[in-house]
Amino acid sequence: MKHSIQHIGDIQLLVDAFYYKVRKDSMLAPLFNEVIKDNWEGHLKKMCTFWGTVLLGTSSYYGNPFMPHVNLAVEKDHFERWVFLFDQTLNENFEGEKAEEAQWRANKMAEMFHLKIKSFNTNNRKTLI
Ligand code: HEM
Repeated sequence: MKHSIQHIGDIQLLVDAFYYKVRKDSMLAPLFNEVIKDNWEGHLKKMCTFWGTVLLGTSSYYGNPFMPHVNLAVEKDHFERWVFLFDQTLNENFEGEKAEEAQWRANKMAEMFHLKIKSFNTNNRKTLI
């Protein structure tokens, strides 16, 4: 049954369900596996702190969310697929304001990451906006 995003358990469900899809996706899985290798548990934990901080204000995430993406061979198609799976996960499990906020923020961040990666690559991989 669909419900709202209110507690850290909801964030765990969102993160687990989303990366379950990612790990089965032939376009995205290799990109993640190459970096994460056998540390999926660590990645999922970190992503719970990230989304907990963004959506519930848990202040448990510290770091720079963009930097690990700068050297990935990702193009528009990859980001579109990422956003598609994220939106699908939200729609299958959640409803309400926070779910809409999650969708909006994920879309914006994907757009921003994509632009930054493009800019980095067209500036001879030297500068970051
Ligand atoms: C095609 C799209 C994407 C790919 C392939 C991708 C892949 C990755 C990989 C490989 C890592 C590094 C994991 C590690 O170092 O253990 C990572 C970390 C992360 N990703 Fe993504 N990602 C994508 C899109 C996004 C988007 C759109 C967001 C934001 C909503 C996001 C948020 C994060 C965060 C917060 C981290 C952890 C950063 C840290 O280490 O502090 N990713 N991602």
